[in-house]
Amino acid sequence: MVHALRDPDVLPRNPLIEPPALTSDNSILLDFDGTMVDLVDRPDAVVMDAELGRLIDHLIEVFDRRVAIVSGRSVTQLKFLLGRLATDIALVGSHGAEVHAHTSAATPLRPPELDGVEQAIHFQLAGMPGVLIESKTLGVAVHYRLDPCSEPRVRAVVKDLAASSGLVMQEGKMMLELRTAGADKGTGIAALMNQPPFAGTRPVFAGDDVTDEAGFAAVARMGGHGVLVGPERPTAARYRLADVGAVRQWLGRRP
Ligand SMILES: O=P(O)(O)OC[C@H]1O[C@H](O[C@H]2O[C@H](CO)[C@@H](O)[C@H](O)[C@H]2O)[C@H](O)[C@@H](O)[C@@H]1O
Repeated sequence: MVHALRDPDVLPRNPLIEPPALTSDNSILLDFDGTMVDLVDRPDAVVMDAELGRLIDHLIEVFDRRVAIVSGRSVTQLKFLLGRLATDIALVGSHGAEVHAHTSAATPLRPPELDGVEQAIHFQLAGMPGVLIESKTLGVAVHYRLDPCSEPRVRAVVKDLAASSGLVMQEGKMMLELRTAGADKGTGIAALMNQPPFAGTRPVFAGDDVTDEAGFAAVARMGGHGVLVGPERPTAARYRLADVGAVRQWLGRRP
């Protein structure tokens, strides 16, 4: 008989149940797109609504600034989206490569090959109006949500460029990205959790995408837990919420 060995962090636990209420020793780590705001057709069409602004203000106050956005977006993009709120929360951007805590900020250098890769993507995917190319601090993302049929072509181009450049191909929702290697949301969260005022608290991380799995595993190792947002799937998260509305409701409850 063959026994399959699997890391317990990634075993699916079915059915995933709703997360318990937050407690005063938690740090609150939140993915952005698909978790705090609904997904929309274009990355640049996302806006912060007033309800989300009030919710983040509430979390900052209740958890004494132990609140972070942990996103595939760059810190520059997050600052633009969050406006004044960005000064009072920590930002882990670029899939964990950038860690901007309250008293320190680390952004690695942009890989020199990225400019050439971005040019090649524009050239090879020219004439595909449903394909959007998003230029980021440490990566370039190619979105096909407006034209899902273009996925095979996008995948082939991005895969080839990953092989020739040494950049990492990051899967996303209706998106493929070429990004700098060496970090993920797990390493980003681990670096953040060493910083004041996060150190010594129990992290709770909510996210919806495959890039969030490394974050779920990381918070579990630190005595916290992950909350998957969306339909069930094999995951390192311990709990699940159905959608952005359910996340906002859960976060809005007082600990
Ligand atoms: O880690 P996240 O905060 O979830 O960021 C992941 C990516 O989010 C954005 O793309 C996604 O949202 C877009 C807007 O709703 C949507 O059009 C796209 O299909 C999604 O993949 C963002 O544009 C990426 O840079 C992030 O990596």
